[in-house]
Amino acid sequence: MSDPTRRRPPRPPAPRRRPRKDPVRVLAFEALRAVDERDAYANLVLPPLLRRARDAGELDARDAAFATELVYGTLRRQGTYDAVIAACVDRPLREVDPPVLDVLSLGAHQLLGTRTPPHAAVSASVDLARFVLSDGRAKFVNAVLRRIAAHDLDGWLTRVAPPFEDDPVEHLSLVHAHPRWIVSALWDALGPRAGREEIEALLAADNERPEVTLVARPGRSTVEELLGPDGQQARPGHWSPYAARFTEGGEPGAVPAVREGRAGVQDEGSQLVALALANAPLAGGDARWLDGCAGPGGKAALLAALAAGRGAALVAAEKQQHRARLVARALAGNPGPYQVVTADGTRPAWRPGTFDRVLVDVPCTGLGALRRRPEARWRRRPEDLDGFAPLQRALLAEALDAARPGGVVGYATCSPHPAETRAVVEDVLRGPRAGGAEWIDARPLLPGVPALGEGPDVQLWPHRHGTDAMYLALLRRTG
Ligand SMILES: C[S@@+](CC[C@H](N)C(=O)[O-])C[C@H]1O[C@@H](n2cnc3c(N)ncnc32)[C@H](O)[C@@H]1O
Repeated sequence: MSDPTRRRPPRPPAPRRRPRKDPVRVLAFEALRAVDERDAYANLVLPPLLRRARDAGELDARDAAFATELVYGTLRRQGTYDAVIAACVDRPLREVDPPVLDVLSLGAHQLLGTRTPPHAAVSASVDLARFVLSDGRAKFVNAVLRRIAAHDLDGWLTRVAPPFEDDPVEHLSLVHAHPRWIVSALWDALGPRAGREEIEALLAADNERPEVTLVARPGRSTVEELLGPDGQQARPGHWSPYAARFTEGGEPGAVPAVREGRAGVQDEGSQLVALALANAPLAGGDARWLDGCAGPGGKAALLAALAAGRGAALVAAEKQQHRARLVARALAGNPGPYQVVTADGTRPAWRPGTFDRVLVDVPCTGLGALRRRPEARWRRRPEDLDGFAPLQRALLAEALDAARPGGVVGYATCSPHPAETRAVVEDVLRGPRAGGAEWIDARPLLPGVPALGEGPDVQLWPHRHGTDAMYLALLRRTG
């Protein structure tokens, strides 16, 4: 029998290597937690986190760009990464703790959606798990990510997505990371002639980060000013005569005209909507314009500047007070008369028949702006359409009421979903409050813009026009 007293004393455990804080990944993790736990919006959560980390000297510009890419890319492709992770864990994903799932998703994105070398992606994620979670969970993260690292994205897609021929919607849903119902809705909206190539082009465009587009508010700035000396700063827009695009990334806040409110950040689709309404032919007076859903004020600021150039005045109405304040800020310094009012467009504060031109850019699902809000596609539900439907109809009916006979009404959404575009207009036109309104062909009012559909309304698309998928119907009140 051995003498226990002669046994060598157990070696003390090796001191655990405490992972150093990796500020980029810790920040990305915090942003994902906020989106997950508090239903926060990535585009609102991220800037203050980046600012704080920059102020603390933890991030330079490249790190900030990588952190942004990690957050946006992980959120955008969440459905695909969930399917891959589910294939690598031995329990349903709902039984994996959400913070662990966030670390796994970030790791999956580095492995499958970035050029990070696999060993670096795994070890950085394991260190992150040890730093923000625990050693035990880090082991689990290590095991799962090693399984994921066995294939690249294409390899995983052939494993988790059915062939297109067997189930086209499920295939596209996994390959292009959109929920099934949104794939179906977008495909319907593209029309019966849209084949696989077109729907794939649209879904792929939704996964690209859009260029930052500026608007030179007429009479206050010019595109030339925004292009900068020798056109170094930006390029002219594709369609709007007031647009300039940052093609290489750029900081709008660094542009003096933007800082001074003479220019703003605005997608070209939104510019085209405001321009089409402003340029619709009109007989008689043209002095009073209304934006009935103005917050945060992008279209109102362009309309107000155009109105000023013609001696017209804009009333910008917004139901929510804090958004009305944003409208007031966007319009400040407008050279012509305008008024910002906090008002419910379904209980108008103006007399019927007051306005020559009326815009209602109604609340909607935002399915046309998925490029900008990476988490939105996973949060939206088909039932949301029913939630917006009565409000959209009421706002359009009131807009028709607000226009004088002969006046023009624009109904706009940043969604191409037929239930919130043409169906709303057709319902209202069939209803008792149509005021004898008739369609105006909007297509000639977007000169030079191709592939706008069969009219009279227009639908813009990210993959065709490089804009958000804005919808516009123009109506003239006749009675
Ligand atoms: C799609 S956004 C408008 C965007 C705006 N046209 C722009 O370009 O900046 C819709 C706006 O309508 C507002 N809204 C919602 N219900 C409303 C109502 N009953 N009356 C007036 N505004 C309303 C929302 O608060 C939101 O600011």
